[in-house]
Amino acid sequence: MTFYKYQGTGNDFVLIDDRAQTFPAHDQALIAHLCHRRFGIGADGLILLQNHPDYDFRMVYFNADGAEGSMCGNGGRCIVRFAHDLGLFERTTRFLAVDGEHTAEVRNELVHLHMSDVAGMDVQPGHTFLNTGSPHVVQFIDDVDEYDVVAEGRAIRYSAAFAPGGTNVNFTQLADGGRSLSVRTYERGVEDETYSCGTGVTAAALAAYRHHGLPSPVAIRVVGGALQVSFSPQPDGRFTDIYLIGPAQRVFTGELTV
Ligand SMILES: N[C@@H](CCC[C@H](N)C(=O)O)C(=O)O
Repeated sequence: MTFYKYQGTGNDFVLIDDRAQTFPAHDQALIAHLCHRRFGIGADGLILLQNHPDYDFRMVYFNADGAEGSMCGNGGRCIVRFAHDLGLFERTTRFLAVDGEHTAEVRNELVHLHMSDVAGMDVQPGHTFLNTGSPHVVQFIDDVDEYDVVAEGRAIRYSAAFAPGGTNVNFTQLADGGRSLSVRTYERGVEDETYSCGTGVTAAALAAYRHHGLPSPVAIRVVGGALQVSFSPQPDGRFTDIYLIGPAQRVFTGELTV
């Protein structure tokens, strides 16, 4: 079986063309093994591209621990690039993911992914929680480059407040005189810091609008590069027309020997 390795701002994924539905999607140990950075291909997650009668394709996403995850924004951008590379569409596409329908457009090296609407956010002392397709805590801090993202992120991810499901955690700093953001993310299911998290930067951008008035579009620096999030805030606290914009590239391809 052929696999394809893709990355979007350093959030990396094993992509499999599973239109024949022959991949053993129930085999959590196999998926974790393929994502392992010493014993496998190495990735933050694995994504199956499957057929769907009403859409160009269906996205099935697994975290590096082998369990099916909630929505992955960077994975969404990568599967759009993969479907484009496979010749499934020319410029715009419509696909189904775990959180519902998405549309996307490929414009040269950038993929513009339409994210699900966001219902609002839960503002607590010290952090804000919101669901952008995946659950995210956003915490604003002063020096994100020096922060212990793994230790602090893990403490929040496993805290009683978010049990039993847990949460992803985004440490966010206002940059560029308050005009852009710098974000580092601890990811649930990878259980480590990743180089980028698409649903995470989306959460950070919306929280930055709410707390600091950053207007759309918001430019965001992550460990693996640069992303942009645009959105329309609604008077009732919802957000619509949310787009995650950034590069997504094929890195290499190979054959599975398992
Ligand atoms: N890397 C992803 C987020 C994936 C979902 C997450 N790890 C979870 O299941 O909680 C992104 O780019 O959004």
